[in-house]
Amino acid sequence: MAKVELLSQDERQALLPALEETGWRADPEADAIRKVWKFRNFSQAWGFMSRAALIAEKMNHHPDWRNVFNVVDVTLSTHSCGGMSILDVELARALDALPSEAVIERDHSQPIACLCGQA
Ligand SMILES: C[C@H](O)[C@H](O)[C@H]1CNC2=NC(N)=NC(=O)C2=N1
Repeated sequence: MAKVELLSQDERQALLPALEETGWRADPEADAIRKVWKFRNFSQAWGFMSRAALIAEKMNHHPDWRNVFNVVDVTLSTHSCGGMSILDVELARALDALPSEAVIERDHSQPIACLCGQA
């Protein structure tokens, strides 16, 4: 497979605003995008992760993610090029297309632990 390349500045400007609309944000620590879904319970969160895992495996592109009870915190980047590539955009779009009743957390300034207290 051809080496995947980092997104150029032009590509970022063209592709990232639509993802921001759906709740993705740049990860300040890394050249990556991050989105946090909050579900009603663990079962819904795990259901989402199960469907996401099947998609990721099919795409051979896998999320860096963390689950705490009803919260799924996803970061996407491409290891082989050390940052954000078109594969991350494609996986982000695929995750956005999954049916989900989650609340999307749009303020990522604080690290996510558990949002249990904020029903
Ligand atoms: C060998 C295999 O194709 C690679 O390791 C794939 C698998 N999944 C991956 N997932 C992500 N997020 N980034 C990668 O660079 C990547 N590479």
